[in-house]
Amino acid sequence: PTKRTAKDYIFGKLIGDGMFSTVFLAKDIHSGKEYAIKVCEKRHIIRKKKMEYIKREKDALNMLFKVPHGFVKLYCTFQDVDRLYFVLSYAKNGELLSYINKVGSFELNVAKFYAAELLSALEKMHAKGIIHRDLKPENILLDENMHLQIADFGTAKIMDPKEIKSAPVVQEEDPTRNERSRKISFVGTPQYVSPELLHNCVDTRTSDLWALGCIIYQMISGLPPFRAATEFLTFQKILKMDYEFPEGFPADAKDLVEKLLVLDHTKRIGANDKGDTYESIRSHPFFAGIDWENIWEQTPPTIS
Ligand SMILES: NC(=O)Nc1ccc2c(c1)=C(Cc1cc(-c3cccc(C(=O)NCCN4CCCCC4)c3)c[nH]1)C(=O)N=2
Repeated sequence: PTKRTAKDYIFGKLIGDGMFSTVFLAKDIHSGKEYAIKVCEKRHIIRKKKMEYIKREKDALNMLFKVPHGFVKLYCTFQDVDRLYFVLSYAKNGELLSYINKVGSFELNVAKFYAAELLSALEKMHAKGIIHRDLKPENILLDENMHLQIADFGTAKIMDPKEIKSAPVVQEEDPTRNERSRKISFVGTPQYVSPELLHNCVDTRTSDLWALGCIIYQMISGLPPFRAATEFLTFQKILKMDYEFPEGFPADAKDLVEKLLVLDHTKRIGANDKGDTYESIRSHPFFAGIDWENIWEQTPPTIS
C-alpha cells in the first residue's frame, strides 16, 4: 500500500489534547473508516527533547498491535515538514473519566468489570516488557462496545520481558550517578504517580499496579485517593500514605486497594507473581465471579 499522508484523511473534531500532541477524529477518504489521529509538532518535540518519548510510543504500540484486546491500535504513521502523525483506533465512547464524572461513581459490579479488564490489559502489557507509567482514567478509553482500551504510551518504559518480573528499573539520566541522586527522567500525573517513582527514581511494573489501586478507588468513590490543591501537596500525601476510604466503601474493594497502595513496591500485591498473569490479584475476593478467560467477549455492564 502507498504511504498515507494527511491528504488521505478528512480531519474532524479535536478529541484529545496533551503537552506534546493533539488528537483529532479523522475519516479515511478511501475506506470511510474513522480513526483518532495524534499529531505532534516536530519543533515542539525537538525543543523539549521528547524525541525518545515519540519513539517509545511507536515501539510500544507496535509491540501491542497483535494483542486482540485492551489497547488502542497504531495503524500507520507518517509525517510532513512540520508534524508527525499517528493513525490510531478511534474509541468511540471516549475516556473512562467522562463516565466516572457523568455518574459520580460506579456501582460495584461496573467497577469490578472494568478493574478486571484493566488488570487483564496490564498482564498483557507487562508480559511484553512494557510499563505504561502514566495510567489514569483519562488514558483509559472505551470502544464502541464499551470495552476498555489503554491509550497514550508516550511515557512507557520498554524492558526485556524476562526482566520485567524481577529487577526494578531505575530511572537514569546519568549512569555515573548513584541511584538516590539520579534525576527522574519522567514522573506521571500527580494523583496516580507511585511513591517509588517520587522517592528514589525506581519504577517497575508495580508502578502500574499502584495506579490500578488508585483507579479502583476512584471508580468506586468518584475521586482519586490522593488529591490536594497543588502537585507538591499531592506528592506529600502519597509519600505519607495520607488517604482514607469514604463511609460505605465495600470491604473487599477496600482490602484490595490497601494491598495495592503499599509504599514498598516489593510488598505490593502482585509484585512477586511469576508468569504472565497476576494470580494473587485475580484470586482476591474483590474479583469473585469474574470469568477471566471470557471477559473481553462478555457484554460490559451498563454504567448508570
Ligand atoms: N494521548 C493519546 O494518545 N490519546 C489518544 C490516543 C488514541 C485515541 C484517543 C486518545 C481517543 C480519544 C477519544 C475521545 C473521544 C470523545 C471525545 C469527546 C466526546 C466523546 C463522547 O461524547 N463520547 C460518547 C460518550 N460520552 C461519555 C460521557 C458522557 C457523555 C457521552 C468522545 C473518543 N475517543 C481515541 O478515540 N483514540
